[in-house]
Amino acid sequence: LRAPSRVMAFVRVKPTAHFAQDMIRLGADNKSIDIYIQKNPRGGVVNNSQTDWSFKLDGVLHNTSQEMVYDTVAKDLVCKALQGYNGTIMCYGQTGAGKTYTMTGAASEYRNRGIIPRAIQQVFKSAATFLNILVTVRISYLEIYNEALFDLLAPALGRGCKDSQLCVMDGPQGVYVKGLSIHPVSHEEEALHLLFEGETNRVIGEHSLNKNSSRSHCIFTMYLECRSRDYTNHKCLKSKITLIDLAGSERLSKTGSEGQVRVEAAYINKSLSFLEQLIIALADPKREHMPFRQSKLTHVLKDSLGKGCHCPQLLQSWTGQVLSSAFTRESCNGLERAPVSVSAFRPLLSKQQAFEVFKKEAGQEIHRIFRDNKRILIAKKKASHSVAQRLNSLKEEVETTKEALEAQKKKRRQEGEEGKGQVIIDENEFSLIVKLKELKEEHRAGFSELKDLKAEIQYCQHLVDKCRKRLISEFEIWYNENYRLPKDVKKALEPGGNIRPGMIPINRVMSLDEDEQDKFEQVQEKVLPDCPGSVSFYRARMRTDQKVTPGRVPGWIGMEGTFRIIQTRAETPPTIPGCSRPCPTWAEQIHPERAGNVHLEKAPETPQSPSRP
Ligand SMILES: Nc1ncnc2c1ncn2[C@@H]1O[C@H](COP(=O)(O)OP(=O)(O)OP(=O)(O)O)[C@@H](O)[C@H]1O
Repeated sequence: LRAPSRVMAFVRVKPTAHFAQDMIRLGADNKSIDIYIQKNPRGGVVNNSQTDWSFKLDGVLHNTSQEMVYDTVAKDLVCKALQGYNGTIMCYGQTGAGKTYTMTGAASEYRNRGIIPRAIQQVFKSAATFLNILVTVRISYLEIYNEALFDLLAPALGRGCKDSQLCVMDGPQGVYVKGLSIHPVSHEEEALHLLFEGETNRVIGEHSLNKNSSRSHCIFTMYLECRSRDYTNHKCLKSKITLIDLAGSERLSKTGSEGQVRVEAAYINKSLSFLEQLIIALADPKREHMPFRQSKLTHVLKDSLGKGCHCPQLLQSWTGQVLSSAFTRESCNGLERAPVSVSAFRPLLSKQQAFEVFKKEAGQEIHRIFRDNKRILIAKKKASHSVAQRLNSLKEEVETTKEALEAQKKKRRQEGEEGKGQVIIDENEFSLIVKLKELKEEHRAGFSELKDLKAEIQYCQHLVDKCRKRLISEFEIWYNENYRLPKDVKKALEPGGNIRPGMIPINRVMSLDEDEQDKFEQVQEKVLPDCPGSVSFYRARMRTDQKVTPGRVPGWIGMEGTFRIIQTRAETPPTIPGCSRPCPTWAEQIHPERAGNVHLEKAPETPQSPSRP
């Protein structure tokens, strides 16, 4: 498969109260930007500083919603990824320009979710509509901080430790990060939970331009595999979506930034400059050597930017004053896509076909009970229907008999039989009275029969519903065990494994506190009528928040922010064997003023091996 190889570049303008309209002009077609900067009067007599720039783009996103940004920049790319094309989106811009807002979005609001949660949603929504294609999704989340790699999804104790540092390797299949965990995910909520969990592990710091400034480059990757469910087609299309939130570029003043901030800024600027050089080199058809190895970022992105690859979309974000032209359309042309690998895969059944097999094999007994109950239910419903019909005609007959009897009585009264002290009724009237009595009795009996039948129907319906649910849930488990579960879970399900067959794997069971459950249900009630799609988002948020809720860990208290668990005065931070630093989650603090009664420990200086706060 080959895709159009052009890189697209968009600029998103962060909304500000005072847009610098005297310096920045947006083209009427929304595809160009002109910048005018007045010459510095102190520049001297010969002042060659450039004052005007013009940029051609694929789009300028000014006053644009998150949804519109996604539709413009990412929707088609994700669609293509599901057809086997790799896709990369990276967001570049000055500190505080809105890169994280664009890529991840507002933490607590579904409406303002960014490109990554929307891409996750699109992948799972589309996968659910594919009848004959099974899509498997795996996720990794990598952070590059001060030229060191960290796995944002690794267990807390392993993250940030010198021994667990990852490294970029060139393998036969391309570049990969040795030691980076890749997580299989089977539904949207699980993927969102990983994203949110990874977010809480990112390095952030306070910056004059952004209170929660990301001090690292973060690369969220979704690895997709699309397989035909058809027996005869054993192909597997592999692709990946790489979503990159680059650390914010900034101007380093000689006096302003200090210590750690200055070191971080130097690393960030250097790596962004190498990225710029690489992209310019890639666009030059005469260049033979591509400088991938100049930085960890460019090395890791070799497959996502380099020859044989994809169509990165660059989302440049700026605050209205600074604009870099590193990634213009022209400079990025000429990139190519990698051929998508096609590998053998065992035969698969469509879900419908699998259900037929299940009914004949593992689900035979429950299916038989379901069928029997359904047969009884249908028979009871038929009986009830005919009793109801009989009752209706009885009722009609009662009415006509009553009318006939009334007419007979009237006739008798008119003939003057009354008044003689004795009521004499003729044979006709007598037979009508007897008939009416019999009809009423029959009606009463029929009515009670109908009542009994209705109760039986209700009971049978309940049994049928229960059987149906059981049949479906057992089928889902059987199907997942046989067709979807990753190898390690399948192993755990085998006899002697730590999950009993028939049980729902524990990681799928959500256990919420009652309060949290209530809170969640309230949120659901509020948002569900408008957007049922938000359920996974809020559930995943709840799961992430629940994990880091203050007070959950005895002896430790939590705080808002990147590092939630911090050390109390009374205790010493745990250390990891072979690691000179305390576990990074026992945060060397970034927001000391928010820490309350906690003891904040400063990180030991380790200049040789970079480490993250
Ligand atoms: N389009 C927007 N609409 C509303 N708020 C925005 C928008 N873009 C950014 N913000 C807000 O501006 C602040 C800074 O944004 P963000 O953290 O995304 O910047 P950043 O470019 O990732 O910065 P850094 O490089 O320092 O991490 C946040 O409070 C964010 O909510």
